[in-house]
Amino acid sequence: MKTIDELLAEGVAGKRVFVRADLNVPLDGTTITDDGRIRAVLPTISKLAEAGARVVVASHLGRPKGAPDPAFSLAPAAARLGELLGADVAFATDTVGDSARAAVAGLADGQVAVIENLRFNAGETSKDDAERAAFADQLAELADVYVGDGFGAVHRKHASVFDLPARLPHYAGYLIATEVGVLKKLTTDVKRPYAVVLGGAKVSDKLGVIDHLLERADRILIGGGMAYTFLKAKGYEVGSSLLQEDQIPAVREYLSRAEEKGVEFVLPVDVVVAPAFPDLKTKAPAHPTTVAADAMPEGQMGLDNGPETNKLYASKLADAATVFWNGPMGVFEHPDFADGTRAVAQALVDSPAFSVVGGGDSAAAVRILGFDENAFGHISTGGGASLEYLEGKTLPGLAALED
Ligand SMILES: Nc1ncnc2c1ncn2[C@@H]1O[C@H](COP(=O)(O)OP(=O)(O)O)[C@@H](O)[C@H]1O
Ligand SMILES: O=C(OP(=O)(O)O)[C@H](O)COP(=O)(O)O
Repeated sequence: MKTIDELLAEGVAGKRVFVRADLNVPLDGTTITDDGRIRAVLPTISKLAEAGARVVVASHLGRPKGAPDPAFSLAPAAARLGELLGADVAFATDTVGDSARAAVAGLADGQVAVIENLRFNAGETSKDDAERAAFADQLAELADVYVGDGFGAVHRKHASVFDLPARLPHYAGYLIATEVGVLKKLTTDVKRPYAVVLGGAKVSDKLGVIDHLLERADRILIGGGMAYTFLKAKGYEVGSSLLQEDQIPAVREYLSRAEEKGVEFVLPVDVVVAPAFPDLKTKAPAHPTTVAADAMPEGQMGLDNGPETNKLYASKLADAATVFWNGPMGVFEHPDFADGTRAVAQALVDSPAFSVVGGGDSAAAVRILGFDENAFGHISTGGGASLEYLEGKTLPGLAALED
């Protein structure tokens, strides 16, 4: 894999450099609630700009349906990037249309432009190779060189991640190099006990990693939206909680394999429920109650780990030597459901374990809840990406950067 330092040594002045970043930041309307992913790619962008490149930054944000949707515009991220760089950043209101072409044509050496959300074009995420290739061909016209630095999206076989680098000289940015360097340690000389904490909302994406973790981890702690498929698999009522019904047989199999292998599986013993998903905009009181995990009332939604679970999880992390955590333990964006996530973050701060926190929302949660980033071993910008890296899978966005 060639790195950005090799590109800089070859010289980039006057070249149009396409930087595939992951600027998928959490938003409250148009306000960015955590800009960690933008700060994480700054070294790459600023080095290129200082060296006189014409930098074209591209990313996805959220999961729009292959067409423009103002709720998922990258405009706030482009504005924040400009503030952090202390420079004007041009913003194109499309991805490969007139606005993007004009923005790139208008760049002087050392200037930066951001193009609109790549997922506004159906070709970006298409499963059809030809459709992705057609979009990648159009993106390739915007640049002379490709730098991959969107670590959070390297597990996606998407046009800008996988197809575009095949069309341009390609290099890995600083963020990808750092992320891979740290995660590699967890695939080789992991110190035991090794505990993995899994939560969040992307349940169908992430349940499969447990198959691999059963071979690798000593303890697996489940929380957040992931917990309810496990509780349901144990025969409990889960009300209207997030549920991956089709995965229940797989989950039952994980639980029995864990027992055979002596891997400790830890599930919530109590949960915080409410009648409905909370309003994250107004943060209006959500009327939470705490119930035993085997006594959830029908019609209520599980939105956080309960206090007994928080104590239990803290005890399971206290003597771990290595911890990997992806996925908040609850809907931490609302104050009524932030305690579970806070408790796991505090347990990692208190534990001597080498801790890696991965995922856009998990990393944001840690910062938003006021923890010092330096109290953790590593905060990764990718949740799904780091899980798939740890699984040993070939990640399309890394494979595409190989020579
Ligand atoms: N019990 C729950 N029900 C619904 N959503 C949840 C629950 N617990 C956590 N979440 C949500 O999970 C989201 C983050 O999930 P995910 O994207 O998988 O994590 P990450 O970005 O760290 O990889 C957060 O927005 C949080 O509100
Ligand atoms: O937020 C992301 O992943 P993560 O929630 O697993 O950290 C990445 O930006 C990838 O987004 P995607 O899961 O919509 O492809």
